[in-house]
Amino acid sequence: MDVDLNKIPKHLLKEEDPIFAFNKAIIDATHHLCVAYKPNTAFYEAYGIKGWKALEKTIKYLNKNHPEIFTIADAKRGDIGNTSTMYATAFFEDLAFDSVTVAPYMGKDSVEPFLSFEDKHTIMLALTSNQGAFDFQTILVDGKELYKQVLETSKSWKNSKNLMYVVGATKAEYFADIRSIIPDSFLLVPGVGAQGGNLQDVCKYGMTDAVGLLINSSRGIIYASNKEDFAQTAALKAEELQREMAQILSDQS
Ligand SMILES: O=C(O)c1cc(=O)[nH]c(=O)n1[C@@H]1O[C@H](COP(=O)(O)O)[C@@H](O)[C@H]1O
Repeated sequence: MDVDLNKIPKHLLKEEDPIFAFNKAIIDATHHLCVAYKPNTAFYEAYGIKGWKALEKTIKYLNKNHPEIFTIADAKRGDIGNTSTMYATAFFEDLAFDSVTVAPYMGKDSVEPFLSFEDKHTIMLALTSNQGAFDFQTILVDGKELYKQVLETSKSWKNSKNLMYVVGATKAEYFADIRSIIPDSFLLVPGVGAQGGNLQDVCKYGMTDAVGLLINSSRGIIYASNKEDFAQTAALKAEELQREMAQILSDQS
């Protein structure tokens, strides 16, 4: 749910809260097709207090009407311990998200504060979908790629059972190696749709017996149309992706 006021249908701009109006319409049209929603906080923070209020309304709407749907605050946080505790409190307690994305760069004491929240999940960047992933994440440190060191080391952190990892759909050829380190962890997989990631390959190499993959598509679904019928068109796109996933599941069973 990456809401950009330059991309949403023009008629919504007349609403008192165009961001929430957009999100509500998308949720109402797609909730039966989605297992999770992921607002990226950048798209709310960019609009200041109004954006933050729209984010709050969106998560409250989801938690009230669809409590079974998993929610992800895509905020990519992480800082010294006491600051991380405040970030975790903001997203897990104040906004009541089920999970938040974090960056691993500052290490164990920057991530463990997130992990200490019960029944909440912390989704750590492992191998990201962008080109810049090759700048640091794949370089060799003591003979092993940095992203592999991140995966291995994080398994020893306190409450690591609450960890999930981000692996980009554009990096499908890495999934087999990743699964050899974290065979059972849930992976958030962005990059299908607008970034051109390959769903078939992601599933082939990344799926576990319990599936273990949360596939994300943002622009490919929410901006499929910017006309009056935008929500119905988003639902058609979500259904298309859902059908593709159902087909893969039935082919593999
Ligand atoms: O953490 C993320 O969700 C994320 C990690 C990553 O490696 N790549 C990536 O695209 N994302 C996010 O996933 C979403 C992808 O959006 P689309 O490319 O529009 O489907 C955006 O919110 C990105 O910020």
